[in-house]
Amino acid sequence: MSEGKVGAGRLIVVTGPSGVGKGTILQKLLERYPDRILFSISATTRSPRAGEEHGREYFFWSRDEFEQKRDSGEFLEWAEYAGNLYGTPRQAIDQAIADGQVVLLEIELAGARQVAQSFPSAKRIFIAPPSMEILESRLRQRSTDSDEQITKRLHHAKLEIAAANEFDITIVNDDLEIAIQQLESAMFD
Ligand SMILES: Nc1nc2c(ncn2[C@@H]2O[C@H](COP(=O)(O)OP(=O)(O)O)[C@@H](O)[C@H]2O)c(=O)[nH]1
Ligand SMILES: Nc1ncnc2c1ncn2[C@@H]1O[C@H](COP(=O)(O)OP(=O)(O)O)[C@@H](O)[C@H]1O
Repeated sequence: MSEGKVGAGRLIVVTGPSGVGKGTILQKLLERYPDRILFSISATTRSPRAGEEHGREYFFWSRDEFEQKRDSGEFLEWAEYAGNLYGTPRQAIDQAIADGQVVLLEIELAGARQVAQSFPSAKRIFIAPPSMEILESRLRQRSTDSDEQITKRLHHAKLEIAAANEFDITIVNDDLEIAIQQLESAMFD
């Protein structure tokens, strides 16, 4: 993707610890603005959770398939997180920005740093939890991850929260409605 194509639309990067509520907030914004926002569907090597579908939440690819596509340059960014690979397919993004859409990437810290380098005009937003205790209780209540996975995610969370000052804006997801409104203003300002 080249910086020169920016103009009509914009690229927004949303980062924050696992369990902070990124998916919940973004889902609500997508329902409100189905025609203005393109949510980039990432690829991952992790297994689908109950209710997740290939091509909707993620493209669930094998490690071989992922590495092959990564090596042929098909990702805008990619990273390893808690034992699995995650990446943003380039396809669809350039065109959507040229068409004037807001393109949303929901990605972890290493990927957000890559986008800051390759696409400096992207707006980068960090979603923070009210506290580590609340983050852990959200992760446990969600009931999608094993204790081992939760431990890895809380470890990443500390590193990510320590890097929050690298982002343009931090939004604390305490009251859900307020967080949605704050992200909405940040996206369209
Ligand atoms: N770098 C990168 N990170 C991603 C991508 N897609 C998702 N992630 C991040 O990977 C982490 C784990 O995602 P996931 O397994 O779905 O867990 P969840 O965030 O707890 O629901 C989260 O921080 C996501 O934001 C991607 O395409 N690239
Ligand atoms: N503001 C909030 N207050 C209380 N619970 C929340 C809030 N936002 C999200 N949650 C809950 O926290 C859990 C994790 O949210 P999720 O959107 O899956 O996080 P992420 O996508 O960042 O991993 C979910 O069970 C969700 O319903």
